[in-house]
Amino acid sequence: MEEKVDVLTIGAGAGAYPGAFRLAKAGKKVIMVDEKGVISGNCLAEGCVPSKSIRQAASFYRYFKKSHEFGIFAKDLTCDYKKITEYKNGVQNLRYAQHAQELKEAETNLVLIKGTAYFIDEHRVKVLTDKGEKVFYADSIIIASGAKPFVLPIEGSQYCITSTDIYKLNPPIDYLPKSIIILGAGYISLETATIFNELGSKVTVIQRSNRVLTEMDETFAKKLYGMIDPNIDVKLGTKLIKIQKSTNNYSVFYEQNGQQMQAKADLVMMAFGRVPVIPEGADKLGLEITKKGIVSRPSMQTNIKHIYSSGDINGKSMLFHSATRQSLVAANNILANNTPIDYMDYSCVPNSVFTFPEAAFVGILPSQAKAMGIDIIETSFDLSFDAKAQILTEAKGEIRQFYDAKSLKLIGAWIIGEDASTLIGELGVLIQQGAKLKDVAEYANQHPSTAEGISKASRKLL
Ligand SMILES: Cc1cc2nc3c(=O)[nH]c(=O)nc-3n(C[C@H](O)[C@H](O)[C@H](O)COP(=O)(O)OP(=O)(O)OC[C@H]3O[C@@H](n4cnc5c(N)ncnc54)[C@H](O)[C@@H]3O)c2cc1C
Ligand SMILES: NC(=O)c1ccc[n+]([C@@H]2O[C@H](COP(=O)([O-])OP(=O)(O)OC[C@H]3O[C@@H](n4cnc5c(N)ncnc54)[C@H](O)[C@@H]3O)[C@@H](O)[C@H]2O)c1
Repeated sequence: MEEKVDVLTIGAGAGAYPGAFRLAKAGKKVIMVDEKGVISGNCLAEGCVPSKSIRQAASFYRYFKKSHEFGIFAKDLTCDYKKITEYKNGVQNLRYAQHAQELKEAETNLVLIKGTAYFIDEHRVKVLTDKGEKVFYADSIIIASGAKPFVLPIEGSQYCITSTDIYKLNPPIDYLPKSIIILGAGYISLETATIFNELGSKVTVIQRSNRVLTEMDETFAKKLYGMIDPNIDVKLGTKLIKIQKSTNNYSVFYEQNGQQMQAKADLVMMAFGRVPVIPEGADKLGLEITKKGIVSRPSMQTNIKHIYSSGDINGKSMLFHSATRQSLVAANNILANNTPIDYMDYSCVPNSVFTFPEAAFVGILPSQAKAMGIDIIETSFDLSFDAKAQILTEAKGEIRQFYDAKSLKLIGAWIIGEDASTLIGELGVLIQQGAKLKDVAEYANQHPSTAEGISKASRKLL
């Protein structure tokens, strides 16, 4: 027997659950199906929260190592990585408990089912659980099945770990490797590289391109790269050949400048990006599907108007907060009977790279402005002149802003250095609200805080 619901979500991560809560609050009968049986998806299971918990431990360690600069003398400072993973597990468990409570308190018309969803047709989804299977007929469907690590089919790839092995709950990697080789130089690679480097591992990064963070503005990426600890051995412009296991360690064979090279380490991690998880049966519906995922329009609708594709599954902006907003756009349009009234604006979604130092950007950066034929005026403030950054002994980096030369509207910004991931929010809101140079310059940012640099940078142009 099939059950009729208003909305069914495939997945219960950020691409689904915020929207599902809104729909339920508005009176819709909603079913979320997730194999994990919990809400918040990959972010809490093996992504943002656990990785940033371990980063926080590394950040404290980094401060304690230089505590003498503040007149604090710490003795016998050691890092117990197993304890760090226990603290990380604790944060994950706390958040799982809070999410379970949230779900319990939600309207009775919101139900989470632990199971796997398969498409039967445009409206029917079969859900396989450990108790059997059930078919749902849904008026609208949100596909938010996320992404998983891409494993390059190369000799020895089975010896590589992925970020999941480090960040999942009770991870198999609960010890600090003496040495680690990380393949790729994107977000996950550089964040993990700087964390392990701070904690004391010898880190090598092997990258195909001649630069890191290939998807990002080149000048931004180069500046950040220039500020990363040179103890991290980054090998650029390489061709990966194979990975081999020996008795005590692993070897990575690669080519660089026409020469065959070999690097050895206790662990090898592959961080070559993430690929979409397409629910079975979706390919039979006539949905537009590319290598990046299930294509969605700014309304989050696919080419079938009652089926939405939200979050990592559409490959547009693989970030938690972006997925959250996308799920809310989908919910708003479902509430309007699948007639678009709300649209996703990717242009002011902030991106942060939680390396040491951290870096963040939002909006249109110079490389993009050039491609779009937009003339820009730029200004910056150097954090070596910032009171708070000096207090923190982290006075390196910059806040840089880009204005449209004609309208003087703020169109983009980046921050490299302390508090970048927090400060970028203010700049994102300013861009979203259409702020002009004068608006940015006239705001009295809190002193002493790194936010002061935002108005100071803009005042340089007046
Ligand atoms: C190591 C790491 C660190 C990250 N750090 C950050 C960060 O600091 N900040 C940030 O913004 N983003 C970060 N991200 C990215 C962020 O985690 C994702 O963008 C976000 O979680 C995507 O949410 P989603 O709902 O689209 O997908 P997911 O969270 O992947 O959710 C999809 C869910 O669908 C379920 N599912 C899949 N197929 C089916 C099916 N057929 N039936 C039932 N259930 C199914 C899965 O079990 C999963 O729970 C990080 C990612 C990683 C890997
Ligand atoms: N701070 C954050 O918000 C955060 C942190 C971690 C992950 N994420 C999200 O997760 C996604 C996945 O992260 P990621 O670091 O795995 O991917 P990524 O796309 O950031 O980086 C992939 C890296 O692998 C390299 N690469 C890809 N294919 C290759 C191949 N065949 N051979 C050699 N090199 C290859 C690329 O040049 C790049 O350096 C990110 O795109 C991001 O959206 C976000």
